[in-house]
Amino acid sequence: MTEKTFGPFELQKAYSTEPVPDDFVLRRRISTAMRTLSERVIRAEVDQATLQHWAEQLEAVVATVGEPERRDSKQANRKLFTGAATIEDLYHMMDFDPVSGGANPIAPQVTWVQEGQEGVEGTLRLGQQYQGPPGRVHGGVIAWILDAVLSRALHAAFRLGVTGTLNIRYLAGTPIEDTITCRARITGQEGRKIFIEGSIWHGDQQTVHAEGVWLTPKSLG
Ligand SMILES: CCCCCCCCCC(=O)SCCNC(=O)CCNC(=O)[C@H](O)C(C)(C)COP(=O)(O)OP(=O)(O)OC[C@H]1O[C@@H](n2cnc3c(N)ncnc32)[C@H](O)[C@@H]1OP(=O)(O)O
Repeated sequence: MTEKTFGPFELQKAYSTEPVPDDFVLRRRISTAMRTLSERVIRAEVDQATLQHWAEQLEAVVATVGEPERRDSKQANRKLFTGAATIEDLYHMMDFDPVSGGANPIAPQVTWVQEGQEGVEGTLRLGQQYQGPPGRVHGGVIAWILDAVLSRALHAAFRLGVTGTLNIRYLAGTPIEDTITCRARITGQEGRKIFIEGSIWHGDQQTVHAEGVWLTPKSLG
C-alpha cells in the first residue's frame, strides 16, 4: 500500500485525526514523564540523601541517552510544501513544538477547544516550574505561550508567517496550578503584515492582552 502524504493545508487536520506513529507514542510517554518530573522536583521538601539518590538516577538516564543523532526537520518542511510529507514528517514538525508539542518535554500542554478562521481558544494549566511571583505565572512564560497561541490563529486561518512584533499588557496576575484560557484571532492585514490579538483569562477575569504583527515571508507573500 502507498503511504499517505500531505501538503501544508492538510497538516493540522491530519495531525489531529491520523493515528499517532508508534515512535511518537513512546516519545510522548518520555516527554510526559519528564514534564511530570520537572513539576514534582521543584521546591520538593526532601532530605539530602533523597536528593543525592535522585541526582544519581537521573544522571544515569542522561548517560544512557548519550548524544543521539537528530533528524533534520528542514527536510520534512520541504516535503510538506510539495505535498509529499508523510504522517511521520508531520509529527516531526508538530510534536516537538515548544508550546503544546506532545513529544517536547518542556512544552506546556494546551488543549485546543476551538481552531478556525474566526480564531483559536485553548486551555492549559502551568505548574510550579513556570512560577514568577509567588503563585503567579512568570511574565516571560506568558509571552512565550502567547507567541504560540497567536501563531496558531494564523495557521488556523491557513496563513503562514513569523512573529515581527509582539506587545503584551499584563493586566492582572495569572495563576499557576489552575486552568487558564488563551484566545487569539486575526484582526487585519496590510500586504505581508498580518495583525493578531490575543488574551489570557482566568475564569471571567482577563489577565493578559497581547497584540502583534506577523510577517508572511517575501517568498510566499
Ligand atoms: C514560514 C512559517 C514558519 C512558522 C514557524 C512558527 C512560527 C512561530 C512564531 C515564532 O516564534 S517566529 C520566530 C520569531 N521571529 C523571528 O525570528 C523573525 C525575525 N525577523 C525577521 O525575519 C524579519 O525581520 C521579518 C520577516 C519579521 C521582517 O523582514 P522583512 O524583510 O520581510 O520586512 P520588510 O523590511 O520588507 O518590511 C515589510 C513591512 O513589514 C514591516 N515590518 C518589518 N519588520 C517588522 C517587525 N519586526 N514588526 C512589525 N512590522 C515589521 C515594515 O515596516 C514594512 O511595513 P510597510 O510595508 O508598511 O512599509
